[in-house]
Amino acid sequence: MQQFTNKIAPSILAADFGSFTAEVAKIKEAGAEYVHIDVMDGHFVDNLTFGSGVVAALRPHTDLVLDVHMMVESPEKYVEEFAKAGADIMSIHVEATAHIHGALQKIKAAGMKASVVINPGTPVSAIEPVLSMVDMVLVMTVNPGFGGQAFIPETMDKVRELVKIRETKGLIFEIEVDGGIDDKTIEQARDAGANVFVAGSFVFKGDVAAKVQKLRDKL
Ligand SMILES: O=C(CO)[C@H](O)[C@H](O)COP(=O)(O)O
Ligand SMILES: [Fe+2]
Repeated sequence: MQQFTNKIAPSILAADFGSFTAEVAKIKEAGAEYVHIDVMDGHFVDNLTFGSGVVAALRPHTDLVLDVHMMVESPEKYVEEFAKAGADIMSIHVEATAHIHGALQKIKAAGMKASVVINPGTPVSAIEPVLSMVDMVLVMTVNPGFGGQAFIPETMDKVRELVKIRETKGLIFEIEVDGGIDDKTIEQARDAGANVFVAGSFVFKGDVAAKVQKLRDKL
């Protein structure tokens, strides 16, 4: 069985929007591997956050992996600009494009790692045709749009299903979970087979280093 390294990905959606560089320095100091950046367009989800400008502003200040979660319609339109801004991973929702295969191809061609995302209501079968071309699958553990929501435990069945498919077909992709991850739910996600853990509210409410350590202790 393949081993995938566990990674913690604090989401700056829950950080101080006025001090992103300082917040990312805290994430680094805390020993996290990824910075999770939630891009929302007010159409795919009912919330607006930020665009590639934030990625470009952060890039010179950190060597952490910039893990961009696109909650936007037709994400293929923005691939080049995020690559240019310095994004390392681009995650796109299968629900947000009519051209998931082409969009993932575009992400890889632009030099980023390609990741496909499924909402809580979307089955694994919707992404099966593209599993052989992705570096990561992001299983949403809340409905996208807002931080601070409760983890949906039923999504763990999909993580287990993905692990099975990965083993059966000999594929190589990481499995990320996003939404409602804390020091309790992370254990469920770990047991199901996820290895990249996004956490916003849990990490940024209180001492960032102590919170990242609390998550790490459970892995
Ligand atoms: O993609 C997201 C929301 O759509 C966020 O990454 C996620 O909600 C993280 O926040 P929290 O840990 O507070 O749930
Ligand atoms: Fe996210």
